[in-house]
Amino acid sequence: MATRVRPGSKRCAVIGGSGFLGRHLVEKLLDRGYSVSLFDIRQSYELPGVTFHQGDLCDKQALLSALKDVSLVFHCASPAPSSDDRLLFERVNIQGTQTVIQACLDAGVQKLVLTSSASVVFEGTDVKNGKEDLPYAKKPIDYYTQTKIEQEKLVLEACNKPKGFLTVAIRPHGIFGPRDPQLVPTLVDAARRGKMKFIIGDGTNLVDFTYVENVVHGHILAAEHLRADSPICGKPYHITNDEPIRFWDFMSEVLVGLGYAAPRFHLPYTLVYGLALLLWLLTWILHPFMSFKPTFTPMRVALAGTYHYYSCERAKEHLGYKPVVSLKEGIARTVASYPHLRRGA
Ligand SMILES: NC(=O)c1ccc[n+]([C@@H]2O[C@H](COP(=O)([O-])OP(=O)(O)OC[C@H]3O[C@@H](n4cnc5c(N)ncnc54)[C@H](O)[C@@H]3O)[C@@H](O)[C@H]2O)c1
Ligand SMILES: CC(C)=CCC[C@@H](C)[C@H]1CC[C@H]2C3=C(CC[C@]12C)[C@@]1(C)CC[C@H](O)[C@@H](C(=O)O)[C@@H]1CC3
Repeated sequence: MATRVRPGSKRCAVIGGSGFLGRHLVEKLLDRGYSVSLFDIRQSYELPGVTFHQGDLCDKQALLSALKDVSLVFHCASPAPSSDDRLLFERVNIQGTQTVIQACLDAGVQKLVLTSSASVVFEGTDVKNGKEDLPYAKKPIDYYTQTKIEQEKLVLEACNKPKGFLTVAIRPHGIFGPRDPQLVPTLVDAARRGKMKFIIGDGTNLVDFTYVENVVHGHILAAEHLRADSPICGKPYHITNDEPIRFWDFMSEVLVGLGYAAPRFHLPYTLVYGLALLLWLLTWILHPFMSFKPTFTPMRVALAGTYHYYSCERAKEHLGYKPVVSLKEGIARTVASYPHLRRGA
């Protein structure tokens, strides 16, 4: 039988707290007076006020020791989106999330905040100012997105006011910032290999890129507004910088900031998408004989050549959300944080 933790207790758990977003979240929670139980399959740092628990979130017993005396849980663990391992995504994002929910119920946790993704509604075609009432993608662009959809449904459906278990999902989009292992490093790697000379499409497509501190701010606001009488229970919330930018302008600002040339030559979107699809098919056919990871996957081409920006009006209205760091400032801080990725470094 679960012992309920005192509501308002400032002890929380961050599942996936060793990752990019997780660590920024942990640091802000500590600043705000929380003590943190960090659960992850790997340890990437140590901090006073953080108790580290190493384990796989599919293991309920391991989770239970991390959730002891915890009233609030943030779940921001996931396999890397660039992986194409369907079984891993299903095991961690679907079965693992069911285990997280069951462990929360067993441990008497009262609030669960999931890091979902705005991509749960993205099918590879334009989304302009998308609101939370858009239907989930019927044809998700990859296994990552497919399992993020199932994960979000599980968490939101688990919201149960009579049982005193409240849930909410945050849907960020294109998170960037210091220590991001994905966006800036992939971009620089492509530039160093001479692959960032081209703009896919006419280059006017607007996209959301969200500075990591704004995403953290959205998570903490959601946790602190999650009460039985609040409209946010069981709902998803887009969290963005609220400053959509042309995809290629964002890429150019980061590249030029790090000393690389901005992409200049235009290529037709359908041609590049077709080539990426062909390459993907070839790597799939040849994968038993050779391993090769193309930079331009169909998913990346779709993200680079379409509109995908989202409204965060609902978060403003229900959570009092407002970005705390502008896009310009976020890009400047990010560029300054990667001296080792500068041209010639
Ligand atoms: N980075 C983005 O642009 C972005 C955008 C929208 C949503 N998200 C979501 O934000 C969350 C955090 O993403 P991130 O960019 O910080 O990724 P990340 O890879 O840096 O962090 C994920 C963490 O989860 C941990 N993890 C993975 N499998 C685990 C398991 N079985 N058990 C325990 N821990 C496990 C990893 O070790 C890692 O520390 C993810 O849920 C992701 O889907 C990310
Ligand atoms: C054209 C090219 C090679 C650009 C390099 C940058 C990309 C690696 C980068 C641009 C947009 C990014 C993005 C994601 C991964 C990295 C990019 C493709 C996500 C798919 C990561 C997972 C998140 O949940 C998605 C989200 O909804 O925010 C990201 C969408 C943007």
